Amino acid sequence: MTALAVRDLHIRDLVGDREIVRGVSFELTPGKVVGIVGESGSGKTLTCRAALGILPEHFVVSAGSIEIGGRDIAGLSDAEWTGLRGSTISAVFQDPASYLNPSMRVGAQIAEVIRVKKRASRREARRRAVELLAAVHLRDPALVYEQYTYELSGGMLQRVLIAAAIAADPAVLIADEATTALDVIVQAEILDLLADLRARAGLALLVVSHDLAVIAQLCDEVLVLRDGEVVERGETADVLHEPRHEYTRLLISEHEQYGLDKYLEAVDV
Ligand SMILES: Nc1ncnc2c1ncn2[C@@H]1O[C@H](COP(=O)(O)OP(=O)(O)OP(=O)(O)O)[C@@H](O)[C@H]1O
Repeated sequence: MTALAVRDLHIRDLVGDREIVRGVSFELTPGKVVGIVGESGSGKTLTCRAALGILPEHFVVSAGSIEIGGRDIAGLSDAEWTGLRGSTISAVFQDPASYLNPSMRVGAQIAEVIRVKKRASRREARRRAVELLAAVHLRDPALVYEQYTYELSGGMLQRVLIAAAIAADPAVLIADEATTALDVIVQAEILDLLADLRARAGLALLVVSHDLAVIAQLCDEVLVLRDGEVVERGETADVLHEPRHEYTRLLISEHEQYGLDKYLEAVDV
């Protein structure tokens, strides 16, 4: 069963009167991780937002199709989207603090997702939220449950956000630059956590990053996007070891100075 199928996706900016994404296709099955890499402005985030039904105003899917769990999303009502988002497809972005309410305990925010999406009682939602905080490897989850965003580090907040994103057991999780703002060690821990969720829960992941090292560590398959077009795609190890397109080679050479070599060794095994 395909969890997310994006076929020949085109996204148009109606105000700028230009096509920003042109012909992006990929498929996610349970437990599969697809990465999209490309420089700033290449259309990575718009592709994610189209799959979540949250394109910014005046951007539209102008051609192609998106299916979530076999269902075409064209023409879904707002109520149908509310039913899908969080429960079937979910996302984490950069800057977790901006997605959490600063005046509410973080645990209560996760419990709220469980109460609404899983129709759980308050007591059950709280129990499950603490379990999720433990599942995202936060030490002392019962304490974290009671804390506010200002009391937590960026890495902890990203874990809280991941817990909220997986609270209703989605089939697909989109991680759009989810580790970009974190320092290297915390970034590696979050990538491990995502790999763990994929292995344990069969979560399908779409990982968007401008960082080839992140892609190398996590993805089975990678799409290289430039100016809204896929210039190269394939198994991650193949693309990174034997890039065919000049643009991919350029991205790799830019990354080599940041220590991509160790990740290339990692994907080799
Ligand atoms: N809300 C918006 N309003 C106007 N233009 C936008 C908006 N969102 C995206 N764009 C434009 O669409 C293009 C693609 O943007 P997108 O955010 O998908 O790129 P990206 O590859 O995710 O880049 P980044 O790595 O910087 O996030 C860019 O040229 C951008 O200027």
